[in-house]
Amino acid sequence: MAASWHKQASPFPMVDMEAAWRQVLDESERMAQWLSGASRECALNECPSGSTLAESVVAPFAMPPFAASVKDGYAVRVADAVRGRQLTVVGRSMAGSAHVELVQLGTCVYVATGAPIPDGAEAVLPVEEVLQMEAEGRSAVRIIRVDRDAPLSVGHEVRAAGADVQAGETVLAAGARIGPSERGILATFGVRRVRVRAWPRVAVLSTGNELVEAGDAHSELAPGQVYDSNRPMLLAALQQLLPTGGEVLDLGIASDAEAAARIERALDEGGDGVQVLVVSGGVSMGESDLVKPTLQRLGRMHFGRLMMKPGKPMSFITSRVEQRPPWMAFAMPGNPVSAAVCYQLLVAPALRVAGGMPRAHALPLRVVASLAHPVQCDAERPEFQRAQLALRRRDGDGGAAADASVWDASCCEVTATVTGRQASSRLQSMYGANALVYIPQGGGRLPLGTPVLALVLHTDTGGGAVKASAPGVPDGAASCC
Ligand SMILES: Nc1nc2c(c(=O)[nH]1)N[C@H]1C(S)=C(S)[C@@H](COP(=O)(O)OP(=O)(O)OC[C@H]3O[C@@H](n4cnc5c(N)ncnc54)[C@H](O)[C@@H]3O)O[C@H]1N2
Ligand code: MOO
Repeated sequence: MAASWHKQASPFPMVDMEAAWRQVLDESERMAQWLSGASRECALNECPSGSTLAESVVAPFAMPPFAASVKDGYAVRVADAVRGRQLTVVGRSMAGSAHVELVQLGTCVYVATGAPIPDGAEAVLPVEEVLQMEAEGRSAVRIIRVDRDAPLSVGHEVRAAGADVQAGETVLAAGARIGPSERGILATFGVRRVRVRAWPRVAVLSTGNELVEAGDAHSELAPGQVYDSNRPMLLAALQQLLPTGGEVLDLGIASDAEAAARIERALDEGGDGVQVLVVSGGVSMGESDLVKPTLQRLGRMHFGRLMMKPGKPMSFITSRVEQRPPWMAFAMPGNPVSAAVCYQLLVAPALRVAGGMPRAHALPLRVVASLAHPVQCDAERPEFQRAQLALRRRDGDGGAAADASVWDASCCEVTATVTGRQASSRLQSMYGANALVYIPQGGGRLPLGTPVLALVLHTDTGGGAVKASAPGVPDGAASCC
């Protein structure tokens, strides 16, 4: 047979970010649905930080539960609020008071901030608007004289019962992530137990013959070797993302030859495998890049390349529809920045949704910023450049000068400063970055001041833990500590 020349081309079309988000988040919602059967109830004080509510929480009573004073003052009838009128103080309503005297014309009751408004009273005169006898101690005041000209309206300085929240109102929606404010809201209503969602089991694997465990006292780099930086980075990010008590499995480093077996084993532990696999390296066009074909054989390939930089070979594969339990795999490029950017844009949002959060809250917030310097566009792909957003004062000639003391919105703007050289191998470009700025594809150069979309990097504050190796994966595969 005559030999023929052929050109190697990727069989995977490049999908854009919107399409990728759609596919990833659709699949994540499917996983969330599957996991919803595993939600569990926990006592509020033991409920893991960062977990998501499986059900909405409804206020069992109004807040405040009683009409309360907004100020320290005197509860009065509005007709008595006439300059010079003297009122007899018939009682005191302090925080925690249960019963207080009735307020009638010519009388008043001292009320502390937050204390119940006595029956008969219509409004509160703050202490600054009354006169009291010089000689009387604060708690012995018997008579006050009104020191105010403006008429008092009914409800003045009174927080009506239910003014903040009505009984039966939804105070936290299903999918809310329990952080400090949410915990406070639950405590406000005396909620004792909540139902929280199960998050998927996640595992991280690095692949590549050149990789050496970082931080190991015995690991010296031989020529051609590099330390594995993706796994420590991804494990740390996942620890922050997962609720307290959640575990991320560390599957260690697999050589190119071991990768296929390791992946297969992680996903299929007799139904006890991981539900989300985050694997990096070995996804481009090289002879030993076998991660994609392996995952494609095991499941359904949704996309095999992305129209973006960095992260072009990023691939998303899930279990086939009929497979149970379901899994999702993110096969990320080995270049460390590509892995970091793909994690932020796809893996973290997917996990948030799989963990029960609504998709609108799972994606990075987009804001408009103006470039603090010119930026060269990539001719072939839109690029997510790492950048630092800052509030700057616009100076006279249209440039920007750092100024932390700006409070006038009309004279300042948010600027984006790219974090140095944007090579996908240079992880320093993530250092100090608080956003990814979207630089559209094109041959040209965007001038200083060009408005760009900036995707603000989430600061997750969960408290997951790393567990070395997955069940059934040889111990030697995991990093040890
Ligand atoms: N002929 C083509 N070659 C490449 C293409 C292409 O379209 N055609 N795409 C390039 C792009 S874009 C990317 S991104 C990379 C991705 O390559 P792989 O995912 O196969 O990654 P590796 O080859 O395994 O590694 C790339 C690079 O990153 C280093 N690396 C890998 N893993 C780690 C790790 N865990 N920690 C630190 N560093 C890691 C590795 O040593 C390489 O230097 O492909 C291009 N090639
Ligand atoms: O897309 Mo690759 O991630 O350019 O480096």
